[in-house]
Amino acid sequence: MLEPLKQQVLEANLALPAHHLVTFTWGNVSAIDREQGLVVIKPSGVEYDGMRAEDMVVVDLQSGAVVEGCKKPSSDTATHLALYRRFPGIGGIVHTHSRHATIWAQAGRDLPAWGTTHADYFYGTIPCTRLMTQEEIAGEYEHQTGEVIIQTFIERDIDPLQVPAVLVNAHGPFAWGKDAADAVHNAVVLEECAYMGLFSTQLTPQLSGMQPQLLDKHYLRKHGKSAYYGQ
Ligand SMILES: O=C(CO)[C@@H](O)[C@H](O)COP(=O)(O)O
Repeated sequence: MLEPLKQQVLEANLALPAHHLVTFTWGNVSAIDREQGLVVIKPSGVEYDGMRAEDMVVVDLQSGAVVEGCKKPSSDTATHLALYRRFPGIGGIVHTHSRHATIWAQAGRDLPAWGTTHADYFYGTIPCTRLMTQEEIAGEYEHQTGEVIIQTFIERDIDPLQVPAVLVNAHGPFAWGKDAADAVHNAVVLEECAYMGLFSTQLTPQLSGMQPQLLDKHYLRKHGKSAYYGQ
């Protein structure tokens, strides 16, 4: 069941160390089969080196129950599931602690669009969530992490298909896309933008956002009016 999707998720997880987005096992990628309502995700705490497609874990989208696989699913599985349920247009999700995006997340800072590298992938500011409440942390923490992300996009009226990434305050980045590989691609670009933004703001501390016309030109020529993948 889902062997091709397991292979895609394996390859996307192996791309994390290849792109220097993770230390140890600090990252996880998943993908969804929406027809079957099943999510394939990386096993928890397993070294990427030597990871196999058969190690991937299959969980039910609604219940989170493991339906296939002998290993424990990623500790962030509930966050992935919350996002899949609320953002129906996404097909793959990645979470890492990539160094520079995590610096912005720990600082509680949004990552504005300062240049065309950003604009080619994200139609505006990448938001940082609010800090989680004590109750959210003490409760179903991973699920609540997903809910805080969703709340951020709703309250700030940001289209998650046009800004496929978020910085979770005091934690790290999540990114998504039409599939697992696309999600990792967006995570790599996010890390690059975070790295470059750190130095751009050192050179010009009062750096203002890029010209709206330039943002529009770069984003819309690549994605069109809507980022509804394939539509
Ligand atoms: O966010 C975290 C830890 O803060 C996670 O990314 C873990 O570091 C990876 O956990 P597994 O996917 O291996 O369970």
